[in-house]
Parts: sequence; structure tokens; C-alpha cells
Amino acid sequence: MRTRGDQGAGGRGGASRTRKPRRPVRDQARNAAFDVVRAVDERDAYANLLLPRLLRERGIRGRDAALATELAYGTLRGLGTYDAIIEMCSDRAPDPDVRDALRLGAHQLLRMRVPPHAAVGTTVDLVRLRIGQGAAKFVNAVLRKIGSRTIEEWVPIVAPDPASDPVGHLAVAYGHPRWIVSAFRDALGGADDLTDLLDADNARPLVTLVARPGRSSMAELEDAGAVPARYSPYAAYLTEGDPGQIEAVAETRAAVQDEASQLVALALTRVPLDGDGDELWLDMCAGPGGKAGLLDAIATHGDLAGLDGAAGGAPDTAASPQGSDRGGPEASAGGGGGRPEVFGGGARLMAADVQEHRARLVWQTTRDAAVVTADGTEPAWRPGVFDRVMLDAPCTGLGALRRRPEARWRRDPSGIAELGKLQRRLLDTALDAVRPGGVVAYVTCSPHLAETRVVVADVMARRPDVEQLDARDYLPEVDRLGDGPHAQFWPHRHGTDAMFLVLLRKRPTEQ
Ligand SMILES: C[S@@+](CC[C@H](N)C(=O)[O-])C[C@H]1O[C@@H](n2cnc3c(N)ncnc32)[C@H](O)[C@@H]1O
Repeated sequence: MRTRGDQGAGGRGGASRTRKPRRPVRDQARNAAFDVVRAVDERDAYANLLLPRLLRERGIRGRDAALATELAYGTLRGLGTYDAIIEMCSDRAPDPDVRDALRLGAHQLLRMRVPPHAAVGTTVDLVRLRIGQGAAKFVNAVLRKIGSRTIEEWVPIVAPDPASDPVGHLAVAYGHPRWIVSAFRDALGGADDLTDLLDADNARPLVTLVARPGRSSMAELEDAGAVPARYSPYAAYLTEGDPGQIEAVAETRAAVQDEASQLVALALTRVPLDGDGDELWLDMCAGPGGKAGLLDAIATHGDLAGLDGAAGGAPDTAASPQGSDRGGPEASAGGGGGRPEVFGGGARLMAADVQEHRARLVWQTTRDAAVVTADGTEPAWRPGVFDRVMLDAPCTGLGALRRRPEARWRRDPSGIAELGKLQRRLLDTALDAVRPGGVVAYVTCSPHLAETRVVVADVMARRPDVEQLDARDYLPEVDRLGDGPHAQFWPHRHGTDAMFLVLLRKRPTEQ
């Protein structure tokens, strides 16, 4: 394929034939980004763990650190798109290290405001220094072809025709594996705002903090430079700076936590229970302790913010269902619609995780909780003793792809069936663990139907002792949570991870 870029492929930036080639420049930010992309490709490293370490070790700060981050994360997110374009522009399959350099160059050319000569020149220098002169020539030629068109011009060339293969088209255009696009479309119930979701998935999430009630406060987070978030009365956005430097975070009185993670935990505490007693709560899959940290604080001190901050306060849900897509009380499968309550404190949380090192993290995050290493499918606790149970089930994590730029390419649909079996067993034991009249929250950080509604429907079909509540009734401050009775958060609608929540009540025994 010949493009405008072919003409200059052999030379560099218009340099004359007789001029001595200049010495390649070592660019700290680009080298760090290359190392991260290589490590992810070669040895399955996690970019969000490796990059901060490299930046620290190499003393890369400020604008260079921001550039390295955008380069590494953006390149990893867009791999699928860039690979299709690279393939079209190469006459042979590049070696893995050369391909990673090409991906970095393609990201700069197509999605960053780096001038084309700088994007090509710096990548060629990097390849010359790190790989070799022959590879540098090849990279120069391929990048010039890539730079001859914009991303908008490339997509129709490399992506399947949207009319005959809409999912395949979106997969290439928005840099997501096809099966994930398909799963998102199914979970959204159509393609109306699918591209908004894919776009949101490609954007870096805001850093959201939680002020654990009784341990920190919104005022303390605001003093540290954060601003109150959209929904949760305990959430604040940190637009700049390192959250680890905030005293409350360093002392685990506050933490980094997605807003939807806070809200699903809050929703569990807001359900009025049938029968006496609200003293013992269980977080069955608690590691590393995000939700346990909030539940532990509320169990001890109560929901100190109450519902005053919630949009419209505590609604009379029977009379006035909220939000454009709320179905009202008739949407509740078990007729369990109700008013949210504010928990007053005085309960104790038990937090469990099957992995010891994750249970240890929960121990560090909580203050008053009893923390155990235990397999939720073979419970170490007596059945029917807990008033509230949080089951934040192990899942594919498709709802948090924004956080780990490479994650989407690592996930594999073949694991879903196995995970589904575990999710069903855990939900069964969670329902066994709760007392009659008590409530279980089933939560996943995935909107995939096979991990969410299908799991709940299967378990409920053989559990006449359980009724499903309308989870949206307990999140009056949040609209557009779906048709119910579950609640589904979305990055493009709520600015949160795509967290899924079902609330199940164990029927009181006299019924
Ligand atoms: C989605 S994560 C939980 C996240 C946590 N709730 C939070 O907010 O930080 C799922 C957890 O389930 C744990 N897990 C997996 N299988 C389990 C089992 N059979 N019993 C208990 N925990 C399990 C995993 O080790 C993992 O820590």
C-alpha cells in the first residue's frame, strides 16, 4: 500500500544526504513508557504498578511524568486499533520489541498532540538506541505511513464495515476486544449509548477518595484539595496530587475508592431489616478491603452523613419513583420496595477473604472489624447469624477497565463459566449466612450479564426463601441505574466503575 508518507520513508526530517546523522537523543519519558509497554507485553506486568515505580526510580517528575503516563496508558488502551493500522502499513510482521515501539509512535501520531516530526523522530531515536539501526529504518518507514492519515481516516480502512459487522467495527474503532463490546451492548440493552461507554472506558478516571465516617470527614478531604463528588456523601474527587500524601489516607481514615463502590456498600446499610437485631455484618469477599473499610466505619459510627445530601433526600418511593428510567414499586420482583434508612451505628463487621495476603490488607484497612482468612464456599461461620452480608464476588472486572489500561486485552471470556459457578456457590452461602429478615448485597465490578443478572436469577430460582428488593430505592441520589430491580452503574452515565448491585432479603421465617 502506497501513501503520502512513502516518499520520505528513507530520510529523516528533510536532512540532506551529505549531512552527518545526528546522535539519537535519549528521551526519559518515552523510554519509561517503552519499558512499561514492553513489560506488559513480555511478562504480563501491571502498568499501573510498574510505571509509578519507574518514574520514582528514574526521578521523572512533572510534565515528563505526565507525558510518560499518557504515552504508556494511551498506547496500551489503544493496542487493538494501533495493531490493525501497523499491520496495514508493514510489509512484514515486526518483532515484539519493534512492534511495541511502533505502537508508542502510532499513539503519538494518531491520538496525541505531538507534532508528527517529533513523534517519528523520537520513536526512531528510541529504537536506534534500544534495538538497532536496521529496526530504526523500518520503524521510520512504517511511522511515516501511519502519520499520513488521521485516526478518523484510518478507522474506516482497517475496521470491519459497521453495516455488516457493527460490533467488530466498534472493537477496532474504540480499541476494545470484540467480546467485551458485545457484552457491554447486551448489558446496556442496546447500542444507543454504547459508543459513549467505550469512550468513557478510554478516559482516565478521576481519583475518588472516601472519608470513612467517624474517622475522617469531607472537610478534611476538602482541606487537602479534594472537591465533593457527585453522589456519595463520603466521596471527593482529587484532581491533582498524590493521594498517598494526604494524612487521612496515609492513616487509613480515608482511602482511594470509586464512588460506586461506596454507594453499593451504603445501599446495603440503608435497607430496613425485618425482625429484631442489626448487630453483626459480614463482608464475605473483603480483600483488599475497600468496601470493608467503609462498612466497618458505618457499622461502628453509623451513616453520619445520613440521607440529607442525597438528591431529594429520602424519597417516598412508593409515591414518587425517581429518575427517568425508574420503574416504581411494581418493578420490584419481590414487592420489596422500601424507604432507605440511616443506620445509627453499634454493629460489628466480620470480614473474610480466601487469600491470606488479601485478608491482611483488610486488617490494615479496618479498625474494628474481625478479619479472617476463610473460604466463603465452606463457611467458618454458623448459618443464619448475620444481619447484613456483602458479597462483592470475584468477577472479570470488566466494569473497571478504565483503571488498568492493559486489562481489556488480558481478560478472557473462557473464564466466565468457571467464575459463574463460584459466584453461584458464594451467593448461596451468603444467603445461608444471613438471618431471616436480613439482607444480602450481591455486587460485581462487571456488567456482564453472565456474572450479574443470570447468576442472581439462577440462584433465586431455587431459593424460595429469598425476595429481591429494588436496589434503586436505596440509592435515591443516583438516577439512570437501569430498569431494576438491580442497580447498574456506568462510567459514561455516573463517572464511576460499571458496578452492579442486587439486594436480596431472606424472607422472615413466619412467611
Ligand atoms: C472483587 S474482590 C473484592 C473487593 C473488595 N470487596 C473491595 O471492595 O476491596 C473479590 C475477592 O474475593 C476473594 N475470593 C475469591 N474466592 C473466594 C472465596 N471462595 N471465599 C472468599 N473470598 C474469595 C478474592 O480473593 C478477592 O479478594
